[in-house]
Amino acid sequence: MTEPPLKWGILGTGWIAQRFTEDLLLLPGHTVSAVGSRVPQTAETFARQYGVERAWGSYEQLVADDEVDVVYVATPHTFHFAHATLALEAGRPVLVEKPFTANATDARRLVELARDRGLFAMEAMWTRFNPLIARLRELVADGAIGDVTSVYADFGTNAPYDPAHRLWSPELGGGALLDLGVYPLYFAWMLLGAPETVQATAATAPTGVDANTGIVLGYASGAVAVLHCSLTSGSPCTAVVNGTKGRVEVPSPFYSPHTLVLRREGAEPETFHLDVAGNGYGYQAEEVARRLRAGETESPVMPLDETLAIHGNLDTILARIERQAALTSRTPM
Ligand SMILES: NC(=O)C1=CN([C@@H]2O[C@H](COP(=O)(O)OP(=O)(O)OC[C@H]3O[C@@H](n4cnc5c(N)ncnc54)[C@H](OP(=O)(O)O)[C@@H]3O)[C@@H](O)[C@H]2O)C=CC1
Ligand SMILES: O=C1CO[C@H](CO)[C@@H](O)[C@@H]1O
Repeated sequence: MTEPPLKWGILGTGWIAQRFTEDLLLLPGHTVSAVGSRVPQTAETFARQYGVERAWGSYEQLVADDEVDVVYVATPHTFHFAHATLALEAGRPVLVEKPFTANATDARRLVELARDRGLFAMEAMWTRFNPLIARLRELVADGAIGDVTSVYADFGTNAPYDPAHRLWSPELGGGALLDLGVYPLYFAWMLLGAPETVQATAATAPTGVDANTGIVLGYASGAVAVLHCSLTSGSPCTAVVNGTKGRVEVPSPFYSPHTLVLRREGAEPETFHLDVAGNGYGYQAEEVARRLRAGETESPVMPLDETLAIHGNLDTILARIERQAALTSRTPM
């Protein structure tokens, strides 16, 4: 018997809400049932553009809509906690944009709420659901490159400086780490787990947020991760997983890959390709549908305990950066 479509409610109407909605519209078994905005006119414009049935002029009305099976939270980082809480308290499962929350304390409170209510929650770390990333995990687990000794990963864009924009505004959770650095960091955690040691340094923007940030993580196995993120340079956005018997290269954009190159020692390179569907966000939506249909409250691919642990790691990195920023007046502007 065919399942009824999963009915999404989109909370917020900005850049990523539009890209994610475009991908949902391509997916069989999914429908965008409603959209909510702070401004009624904005919700109506969005609904007209994407053929969404119901447009709500407040987030409260969106989460109260019984035609919504799952709410996608697409507001700036510092609102994820409040808006996901709103949805969970109305009895709706949530897919919450990255970072899950702006700090580890809020992440823990949100996970506790979802678990108390028995509702599905997941951080929208979409990279994890790209089929080539699944292939990479299998290759590494099968020993294709031996033991992992290091991970390099980088995500940098040259973002125009605008102190009011969410990328640069401390009130909206701005900074390279929370916007872009989460991709290299989650990638390293996926392959190496929790680090034993954490080093980080950053140049800060005039608003005080981190603008160009380097992180070095050390592991009990002896492996290291060397990670970079930047709002001030369009860096390569590639990743490499090095092992004792070879390496896997993930060309740009490593956070939504279309190619993997496996270089085993003594063998010809093997290349794996993927025609990424749409904007690449549909794979995580399919995971949400799978878990909800199975009656599960979280995804084993992006588990809530890992989200919590990484948010603790993010807090540590931010503390290191803040301490270092207090000692220097360097800025990249
Ligand atoms: N997975 C990915 O590839 C990406 C993820 N993201 C994540 O998505 C989130 C949103 O980013 P993005 O779409 O670029 O942001 P935008 O600024 O484009 O959109 C954010 C939306 O949030 C709503 N909002 C609610 N309160 C505020 C506020 N005080 N200030 C501004 N907007 C507010 C607005 O919708 P309304 O006016 O309708 O209420 C607004 O359109 C971030 O957490 C980011 O990390 C962003 C880009 C890509
Ligand atoms: O998650 C993201 C992916 O890429 C964008 C830039 O290219 C970011 O700004 C964003 O938040």
